[in-house]
Amino acid sequence: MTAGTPILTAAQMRDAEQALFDAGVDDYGLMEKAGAAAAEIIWRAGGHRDTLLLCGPGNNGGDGFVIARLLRGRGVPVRVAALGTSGTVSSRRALAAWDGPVEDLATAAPATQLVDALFGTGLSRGLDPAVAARLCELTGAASRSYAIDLPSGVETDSGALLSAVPHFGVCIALGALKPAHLLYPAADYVARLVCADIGIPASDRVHRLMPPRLRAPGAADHKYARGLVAVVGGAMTGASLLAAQAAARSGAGMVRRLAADGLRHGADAIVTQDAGTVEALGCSLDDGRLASVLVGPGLGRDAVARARLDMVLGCGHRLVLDADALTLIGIEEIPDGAILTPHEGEFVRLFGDLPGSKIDRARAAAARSGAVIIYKGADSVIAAPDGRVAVASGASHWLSTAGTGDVLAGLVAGRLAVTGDAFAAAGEAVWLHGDAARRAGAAFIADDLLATLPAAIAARL
Ligand SMILES: NC(=O)C1=CN([C@@H]2O[C@H](COP(=O)(O)OP(=O)(O)OC[C@H]3O[C@@H](n4cnc5c(N)ncnc54)[C@H](OP(=O)(O)O)[C@@H]3O)[C@@H](O)[C@H]2O)[C@@H](O)CC1
Ligand SMILES: [K+]
Repeated sequence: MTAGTPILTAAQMRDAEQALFDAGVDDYGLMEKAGAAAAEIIWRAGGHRDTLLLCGPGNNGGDGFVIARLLRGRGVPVRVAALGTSGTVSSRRALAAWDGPVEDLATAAPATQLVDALFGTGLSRGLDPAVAARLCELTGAASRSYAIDLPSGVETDSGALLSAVPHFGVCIALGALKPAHLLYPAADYVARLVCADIGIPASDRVHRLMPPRLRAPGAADHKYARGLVAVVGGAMTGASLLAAQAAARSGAGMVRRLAADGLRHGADAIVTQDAGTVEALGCSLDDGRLASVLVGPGLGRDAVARARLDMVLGCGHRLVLDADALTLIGIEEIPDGAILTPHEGEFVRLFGDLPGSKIDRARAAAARSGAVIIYKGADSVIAAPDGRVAVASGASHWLSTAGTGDVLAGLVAGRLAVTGDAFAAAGEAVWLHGDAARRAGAAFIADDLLATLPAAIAARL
């Protein structure tokens, strides 16, 4: 999987910053660099629009004073309103370099552009209600709004809202993304996210999910070489059918639905095998050409479903476990290298109420189970047992409809059959699912995603 923009927690940002200072980088120089990067973005988008900067007591406020000075230097009508007294060496220096007046936040008049530099990664609690109300009022009154590093009031590492937060047009992340830029609810409060490079060295163990690069079949490819997928059917036919059809459109060469009902449905390209008994299922799975097996969609939760799941768990193929399989299984039973696709409820049932952010929880679950975890939601977190994490955010909220999870599970199994790499396959599937939804527009049903998937794949070749 191509590594995207790194995501760092507040503590990791501080460590990265300290490493730079230890290497001789000047403390205030870094603030000037951050402020210059942000001022450039605001200037390019807004030109000479009158601008109000809100500056807090820490280094986020210091960035704000730098931005104010640089915008004014370009002839922008700038006013500054401060909260509290600048408390860090760098922010005091930035304030001293600002040669204009400083208004009181409580009484400052609105402007066409609003820049929030009240708090960033140092926020330790919710804003005072009167301050939060002022921030919302002034941001609501502006036609363009920018949050510097983070919207003031969101918790950096979890994406929780600690106080009332207005909706911002743009958030300018400094140095790296933070979890709150991608995790909900905070992610809902920023329309556009820009990351300014200020030379922060960062590991790419945790990063934003990037658009995948997919390979088109070559002249020597045949259906087995491209990947044979088995989708295990169960009590409810529709779910495994949707999954099988998604797998068939994932780029894999062939899909078999191992049906519990013996019925042939759906696309003719999908081979339906009668696997109604556990023995018959075992025979179908006894095929060395299988490159992945999906179990869970429509499986059911009774003793028959459990027996079918047991047969799959012992089959030795690469597995994708979804839906009912996640309800039936215990952590100790999860085979190493499998892919699990839990939504919130399934995740908590399986792994318990783990501490930390969604990223922390997904990573802990992957390490504990030895599986790749796709922790689904409006923000999907993909975690591998070795600590790599990719975060996908901003998918269509119309995906919250029946059957879209089955489509994702089929896509995951299909991409796993194609690549053989669980972490890469999970990322590719989440990306393609999100893009298929975007192409499907509004009020779609899960079946509609099947039609938009080929275009989503074509866009990544
Ligand atoms: N790291 C980097 O690489 C770089 C970082 N840079 C910038 O620095 C920012 C981080 O700066 P920072 O650490 O000074 O924290 P910041 O968010 O300004 O606030 C801390 C101050 O607010 C206070 N406080 C907290 N919550 C409060 C509340 N609810 N209500 C009232 N007060 C509250 C808190 O005091 P406390 O009471 O918690 O002791 C403290 O005084 C970062 O987001 C980025 O913009 C760039 O310049 C360069 C590269
Ligand atoms: K801010």
